[in-house]
Amino acid sequence: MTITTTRTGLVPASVHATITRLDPQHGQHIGGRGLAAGSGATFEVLDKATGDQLATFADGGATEATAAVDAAAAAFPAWAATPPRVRGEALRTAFGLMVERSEELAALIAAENGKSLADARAEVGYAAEFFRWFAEEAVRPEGDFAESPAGGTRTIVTSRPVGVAALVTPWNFPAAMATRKIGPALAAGCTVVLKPAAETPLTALAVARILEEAGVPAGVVNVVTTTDPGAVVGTWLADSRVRKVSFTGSTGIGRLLLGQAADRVVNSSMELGGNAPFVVAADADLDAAVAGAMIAKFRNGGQACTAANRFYVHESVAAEFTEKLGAAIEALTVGSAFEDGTAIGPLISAKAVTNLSALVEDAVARGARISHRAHTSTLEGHFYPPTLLVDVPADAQIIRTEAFGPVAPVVTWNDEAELLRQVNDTEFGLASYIYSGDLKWALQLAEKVEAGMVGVNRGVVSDPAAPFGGVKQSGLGREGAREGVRAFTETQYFSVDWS
Ligand SMILES: O=CCCC(=O)O
Repeated sequence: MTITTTRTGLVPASVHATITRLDPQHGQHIGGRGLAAGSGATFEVLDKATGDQLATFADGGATEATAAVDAAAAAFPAWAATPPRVRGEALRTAFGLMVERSEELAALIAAENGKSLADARAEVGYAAEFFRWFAEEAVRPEGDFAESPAGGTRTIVTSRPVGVAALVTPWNFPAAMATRKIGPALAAGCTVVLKPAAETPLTALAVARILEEAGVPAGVVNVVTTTDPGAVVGTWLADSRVRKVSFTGSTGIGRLLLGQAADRVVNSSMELGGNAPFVVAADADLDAAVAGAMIAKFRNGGQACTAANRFYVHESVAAEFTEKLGAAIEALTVGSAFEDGTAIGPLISAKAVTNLSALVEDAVARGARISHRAHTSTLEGHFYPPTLLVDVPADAQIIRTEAFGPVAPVVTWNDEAELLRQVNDTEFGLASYIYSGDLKWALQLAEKVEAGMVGVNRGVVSDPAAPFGGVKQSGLGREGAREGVRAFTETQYFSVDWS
């Protein structure tokens, strides 16, 4: 697999104009201002398709992390006291601005992440919807008032913002993972410090700017860009003013952060890795299943925690399903985000290509076969061809590991109890997918699947109005829906003498 980067000039000038406006030389967005790192250190953000330099960023450390908490803590009392309607309207305005600037934002995401423009546009729409959803949730605070069973007292239950929240977001959805956390935090009345991934800090800065334009006061949203996440997040977790951590990323890093959070018993939400099974029953509508598989597997080039990672296809329909899925895979155009017709961009890094290649080689060594592949032979960069693997044994690494790339391994099944055993034979439990013509059968299976989210005859589970999250080692807590706001509040009750 070639990983050299030689093509230049694919990123349009308008993207560079946007980047210049964002002032990445300063990078940090603290207390409503762009700031250079005190140490003067910087880092480069590259176009993932060409390797060209996109921007130079201030490389933050403990000093910038503390400055961000200073700003967030100072802004907290006023923001928490701001009427919910006003907080909601700021988020609603930010939603409008994101929609208005969706082309500009999509181009920024495509340049720094590498995903196709179609995926980037879809992400902007998805990301903006979190602001709209939480604008509407901001005005629905939860509470209760009740007589105590013994009489003579009243219990008043209220919820209040947890305080300064530390948000840590990944490179794969640089806009949506930021808005999925910022939206509910601001709706609840929290102020935030955000560390975007070093690979994709530009989008986070663009979102922070939009919130500022939408009327969110300085200090409510603070962004620290860094190549040293340990220094920044470690500082936050050790700071008594930080009361919440919300992380999206790998299970390994999640475990580390939970360990650090344990020292001060910090309220933690973790959205971690997945290993989603995609089950096709004998009676499934195969065209619909193939369409769903293409979304579940190839959205974002397979670099999604919800991505279908292993396909369990009933042996009676396996040949037809793989033929149709293979044809759809071969029809995918792979290339730079900014080239016409691109459906799949490069992977995030050379290491990602090496890891995925090793998983495919392991499967082939154990007897799997590459039955179909999209064309990438003329491309240079971190590209991996969308691939269909058949005859994959259940013990292949690619079945047991989150592959995070455009490879679809197919295992066949004929016994439901054994299917369920294999589906649940993983430490992960984030998304899963079931295609069947019998809804009752699908739902009964779904109830036994150890996953936080099950797509039934759907290849996508992501929805701002639904509680996103996993079981087992895929995480703790839920994002989106009403649960999204609850994650940033704590319950308080008043026991009142009523005699
Ligand atoms: O990769 C993690 C998030 C994916 C999604 O929200 O659909």
